[in-house]
Amino acid sequence: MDDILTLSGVEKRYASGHVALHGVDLAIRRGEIFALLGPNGAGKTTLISIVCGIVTPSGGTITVDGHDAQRDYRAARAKIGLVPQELATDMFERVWDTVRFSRGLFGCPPDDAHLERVLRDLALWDKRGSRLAELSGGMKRRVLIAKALSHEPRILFLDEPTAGVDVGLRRDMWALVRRLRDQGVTIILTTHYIEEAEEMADRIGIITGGRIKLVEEKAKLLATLGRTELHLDLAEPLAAVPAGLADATLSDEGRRLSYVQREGSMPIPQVLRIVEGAGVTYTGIETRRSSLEDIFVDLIGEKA
Ligand SMILES: Nc1ncnc2c1ncn2[C@@H]1O[C@H](COP(=O)(O)OP(=O)(O)OP(=O)(O)O)[C@@H](O)[C@H]1O
Repeated sequence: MDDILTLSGVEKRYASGHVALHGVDLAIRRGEIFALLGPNGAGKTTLISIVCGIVTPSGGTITVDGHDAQRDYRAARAKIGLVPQELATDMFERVWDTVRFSRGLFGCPPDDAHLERVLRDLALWDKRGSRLAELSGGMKRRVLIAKALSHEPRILFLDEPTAGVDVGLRRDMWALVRRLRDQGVTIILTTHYIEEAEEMADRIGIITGGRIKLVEEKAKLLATLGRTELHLDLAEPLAAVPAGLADATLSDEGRRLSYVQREGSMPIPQVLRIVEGAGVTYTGIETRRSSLEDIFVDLIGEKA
């Protein structure tokens, strides 16, 4: 698959002397949903701001769909739509005017048919004449997306798209993001909600302390770094783990037998066969598969 965005050795040292990015290399594939996860202060916003030309990098190169983001800034920027966390426009403006204005900012010729499609797709067409101040929080967020899509970008950055929105609206946003991906837009989102990355992303990047720690297919990440815990409530307490199960542990005065299965270790059905073969009976069985959140905490040592 070809890459639509590449960062190579991207550094950022702020005037304060703080180094927010240490030589970041990252390649985003055309058409994917990529989630960038990291704790507070990891450098996510700095990275997005550099790609969007809002912050100047101290070093490195960025290529956006074949255009060098510094030498060929306008062409590179035109490929990108940025959905910020908050609406910074005039609250007395009307939806249609603000979206039309955004398109003009990129030097695109007017195309009211495109803007109508965008507003209809975001269920904002009926609100096109409303002032921003009159809209609900969820509608205001959709206006931000409409503005970002007004100039037909190929890459859409969503910075914390569902921070502070309720569960129903979050699901609507996820459905919308998937529709955009189906239309061929590459999506890069930053999020604190691991659940959001787990639900939506094709690939996951983890950034911490200004360094990319890991980039992996979500499914592979869950398969290779994930684990399954098995807990058995035993009918009779055991003094020692059954032979052949050295990795298992006993707790609750020998009444609970636990085993953690990781990639390459003995599969759970085999563990159960050994337990049963040793004549051990159990009255309860519980398994738990680790989530992306568990993996993140294991890697970073803290929550996103
Ligand atoms: N203008 C600035 N001047 C100096 N330091 C800055 C500036 N902007 C950000 N930083 C610092 O750079 C680091 C990365 O910040 P950044 O906002 O990119 O992190 P983030 O991953 O987006 O965090 P959050 O999840 O909290 O939004 C932080 O330590 C921050 O304090």
